[in-house]
Amino acid sequence: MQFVLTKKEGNLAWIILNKAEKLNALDSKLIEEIWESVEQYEEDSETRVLIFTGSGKAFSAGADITEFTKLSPIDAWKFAKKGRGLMDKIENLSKPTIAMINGYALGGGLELALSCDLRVAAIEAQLGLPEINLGIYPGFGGTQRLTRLVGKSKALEIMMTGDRITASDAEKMGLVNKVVPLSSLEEETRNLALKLAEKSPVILALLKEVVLRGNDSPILSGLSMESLGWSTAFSTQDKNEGVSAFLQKRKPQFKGS
Ligand SMILES: CC(C)(COP(=O)(O)OP(=O)(O)OC[C@H]1O[C@@H](n2cnc3c(N)ncnc32)[C@H](O)[C@@H]1OP(=O)(O)O)[C@@H](O)C(=O)NCCC(=O)NCCSC(=O)CCO
Repeated sequence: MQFVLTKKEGNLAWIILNKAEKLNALDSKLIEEIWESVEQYEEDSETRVLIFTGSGKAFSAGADITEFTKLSPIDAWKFAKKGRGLMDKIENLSKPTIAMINGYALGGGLELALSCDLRVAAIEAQLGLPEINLGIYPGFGGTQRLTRLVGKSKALEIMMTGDRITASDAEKMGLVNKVVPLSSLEEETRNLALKLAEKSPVILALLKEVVLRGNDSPILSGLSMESLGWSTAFSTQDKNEGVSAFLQKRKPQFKGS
């Protein structure tokens, strides 16, 4: 890996975009390396939570604009599919994902954060989808994911103006889950990840599936998926463990079976 650092901390995996001098701009190589890292941790049975972040002053300033000068429309379509494909892959991981937004999260950088389940941002971070200022619009899933997250009106405001928003404003509109000082960002993110790592991985995977697919469906279909998934939970050892632990007044130890 040239532009991605990875590290494991027990059952947490960190994927760190490491092209700080270019504000972790997502070029084809970086996208491929993130893809590889994600696959590695998806397969790793020890890993329970994935955390994405950036080195330096940016989470990521988006797709690498220098690559745009030589893209034909067909190349652009392929590039968008590659970037969007990565975001789809991250969103659909069975393991929980957290974006730790340490600085700028713009364009494809914000789209990467949007594909994660949860977002924790530093107060100093700035978020936005400034593609409109380049004469394009977001192409790595932002038009759809941001709209579903914050509603059509706010999403259109962000995409039409291209203005950057503060982490506090992002929190107010539900775009980030938590805002903390940069100095405690890593600790707060780790604590959140550790909390998720204690839950049953099999039930978290089921929950994600029901929420994601339900979000794409009419409510009656979503509610039906909820009931089916809920009853499936009763076939797991983790449900037995959770209920027994409650009744025995002890902490559950979930194994993921
Ligand atoms: C993020 C900004 C506002 C930071 O500004 P500043 O602090 O002044 O830092 P810079 O000098 O601009 O940046 C340092 C260095 O990084 C290069 N860089 C920054 N962003 C990109 C990028 N997206 N692609 C390629 N290179 C980038 C910048 O050119 C500098 O390199 P030097 O060699 O030192 O000149 C500011 O950088 C900014 O506005 N960036 C662009 C944000 C953006 O428009 N993102 C959307 C991209 S399109 C997209 O994501 C499509 C997918 O939907």
